[in-house]
Amino acid sequence: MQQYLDLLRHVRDHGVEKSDRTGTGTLSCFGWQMRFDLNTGFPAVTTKKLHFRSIIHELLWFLAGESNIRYLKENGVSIWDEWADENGELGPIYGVQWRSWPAPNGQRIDQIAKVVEQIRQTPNSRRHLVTAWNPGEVDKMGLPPCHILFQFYVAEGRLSCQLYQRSADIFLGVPFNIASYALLTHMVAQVTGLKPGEFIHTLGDAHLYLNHLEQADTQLSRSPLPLPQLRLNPDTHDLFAFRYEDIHIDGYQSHPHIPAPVAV
Ligand SMILES: Nc1nc(=O)c2c([nH]1)NC[C@@H]1CN(c3ccc(C(=O)N[C@@H](CCC(=O)O)C(=O)O)cc3)CN21
Ligand SMILES: O=c1ccn([C@H]2C[C@H](O)[C@@H](COP(=O)(O)O)O2)c(=O)[nH]1
Repeated sequence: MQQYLDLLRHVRDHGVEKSDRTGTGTLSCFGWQMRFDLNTGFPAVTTKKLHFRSIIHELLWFLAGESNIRYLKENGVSIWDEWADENGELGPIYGVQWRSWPAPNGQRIDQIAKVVEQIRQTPNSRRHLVTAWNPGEVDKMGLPPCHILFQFYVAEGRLSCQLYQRSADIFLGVPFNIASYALLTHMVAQVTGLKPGEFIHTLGDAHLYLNHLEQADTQLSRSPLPLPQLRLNPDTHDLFAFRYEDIHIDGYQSHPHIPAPVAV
């Protein structure tokens, strides 16, 4: 994951000091792009141990169209706790916009089901898009979406995905976001009969929180290890039928976990 370490090093060395909503303070750069060839291994950060359980459950929770952290809590995942209200509600965040975007005529649009169908029917289309940024609803969300727009692209039997992320917490959020979208790309490829291509990650405000600088240095002092492999249950051909047990990360070797406080 040299791409990730290059980003970490760049922002540490060239980021400008910028205050932020959470009051923590950041080093920040605007605009960055990383490319991951999904055929050379699963893009997991290896210079600290990643909690794949949280990443997998979070993606299945988005795909289920959920707005309440109940499912995450039932599965021991606490990464969204700080943003939920006393009933566990987050408002119309990712899952709701992905699966039931409210149209002006009162209908709900399932953007994910639609994009999968389009990839099957018209693979060459340049309209394979899903957007979570709904200007009419951002004020009702526990946290406005950070990964806001993604596009699929099919060429030579391979499915690629590009994500635009408006705001990127390089130490905590980005390793999760890379793994999550790489996993989603593999899952969509399997259910559309394609091979995985690339995951392209485009960042807007890419920042290192000032209370993550020591942790970033620790990571930069470590050498990346060989990438693991993703193994999906080959019998699953419906994107919404994937369960936790259908997803395996084989051969993950990593340096030890590095704890860091999350900015709320
Ligand atoms: N400041 C901030 N950074 C984020 O990355 C972030 C938010 N806020 N708010 C909403 C979601 C929640 N996400 C999070 C929240 C916490 C962790 C985190 O604490 N990760 C720990 C392990 C936690 C676990 O799996 O239980 C880590 O070491 O990666 C990661 C992503 C991503 N998002
Ligand atoms: O998937 C995610 C979700 C959130 N983040 C980070 C990016 C920022 O550090 C905060 C959001 O704060 P804003 O003030 O709304 O930008 O959460 C992430 O990196 N990945």
